[in-house]
Amino acid sequence: MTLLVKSSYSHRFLSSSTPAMSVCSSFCPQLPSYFRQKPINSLPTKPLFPLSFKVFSSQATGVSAEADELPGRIGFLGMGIMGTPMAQNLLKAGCDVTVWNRTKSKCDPLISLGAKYQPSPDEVAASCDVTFAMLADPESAMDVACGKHGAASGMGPGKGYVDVSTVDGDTSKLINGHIKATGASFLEAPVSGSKKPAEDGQLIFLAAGDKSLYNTVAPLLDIMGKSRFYLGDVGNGAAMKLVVNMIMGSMMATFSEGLLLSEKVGLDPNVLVEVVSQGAISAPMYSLKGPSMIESLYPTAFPLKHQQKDLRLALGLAESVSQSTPIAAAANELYKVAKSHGLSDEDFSAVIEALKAKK
Ligand SMILES: NC(=O)C1=CN([C@@H]2O[C@H](COP(=O)(O)OP(=O)(O)OC[C@H]3O[C@@H](n4cnc5c(N)ncnc54)[C@H](OP(=O)(O)O)[C@@H]3O)[C@@H](O)[C@H]2O)C=CC1
Ligand SMILES: O=CCCC(=O)O
Repeated sequence: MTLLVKSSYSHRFLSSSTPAMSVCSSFCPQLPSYFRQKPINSLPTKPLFPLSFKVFSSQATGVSAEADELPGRIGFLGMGIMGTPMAQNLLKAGCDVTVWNRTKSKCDPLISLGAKYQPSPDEVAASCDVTFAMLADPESAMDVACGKHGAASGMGPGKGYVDVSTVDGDTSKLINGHIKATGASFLEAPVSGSKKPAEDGQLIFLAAGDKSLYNTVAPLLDIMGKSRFYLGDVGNGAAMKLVVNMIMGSMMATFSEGLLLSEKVGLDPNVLVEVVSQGAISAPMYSLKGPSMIESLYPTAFPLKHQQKDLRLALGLAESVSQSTPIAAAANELYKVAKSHGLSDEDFSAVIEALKAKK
């Protein structure tokens, strides 16, 4: 197994078997020279910054060493909750980043940090070697990739398109077809992890598609994430992401029921959160969201409308293979009720409000 560890502060890559540091430096030539091409045995014994190591093991096959032609110019489409910190981390690592967003003002913070701007997805794609897209849903992902002035119009041989949005496999395959028709390469790479992991460069990439593009962009994924999985054909990354989010949506729905039930029978829901955190069903999500849910506060990290979209898409996936998913179906109904109460843009933990409203 190849083991690659990365300091999340300095972007120094230490590898047991690869020249990954030099690969990173080729991507990001503006990196201070100290961070480039440092052989592992010449690192200072005392780090300049506190080191927090990321471990890349996974089914994730080969790391960056397999890349030979490295993209210098990186495009990023979609400056929402996730796209903004992801692009920001690329910029902070010294990469040459060009951004676009439907609502242009959301590009301004990135432009202040040194990002370039292009007024349309096709112009971003035309001016970049690799273009990432982080968009709301299947419709926007399709439109931005394949619509009028979509990225595909700016793609061509030697370029790559990496869609990190959460969409269904059919949408991803359609986008793949449009991009490949231009002679460019395509990778789907949806992410597990929310706003904070995106800010901290701790996302988990679920990649599938062109293996050579996966190898090429691996150093960029490693800047934005803590691990990556290569899952084979286009559609597998989307499917993995939907299964994970189907589980998460159901977990949050049943957690909401538990919080309300505990309170109704006279227990302190804060104690419930503590008990849960110490046992076999402990999950970071419960400890993270529980206290604010008890206060009826839902600061948005993962919008509820996206969680409901993911449940809908996961149910479609289950339907396509005749897999029974009654728990997810019930959870989906609850998120739909929450949406009807105007909670679409709240955090998905606001689903608890749908249960309160049902009383
Ligand atoms: N937030 C999270 O915790 C996570 C989200 N995801 C997934 O990542 C994706 C993005 O999520 P997130 O950043 O939270 O979402 P946001 O709602 O914050 O951002 C959505 C982005 O999509 C753009 N967009 C929406 N509709 C269109 C359209 N018709 N044409 C062009 N652009 C459009 C928005 O542009 P504009 O600013 O103009 O509205 C914005 O840039 C989603 O697929 C989500 O499921 C995955 C992991 C975690
Ligand atoms: O798609 C959103 C996932 C959020 C998370 O993994 O915490």
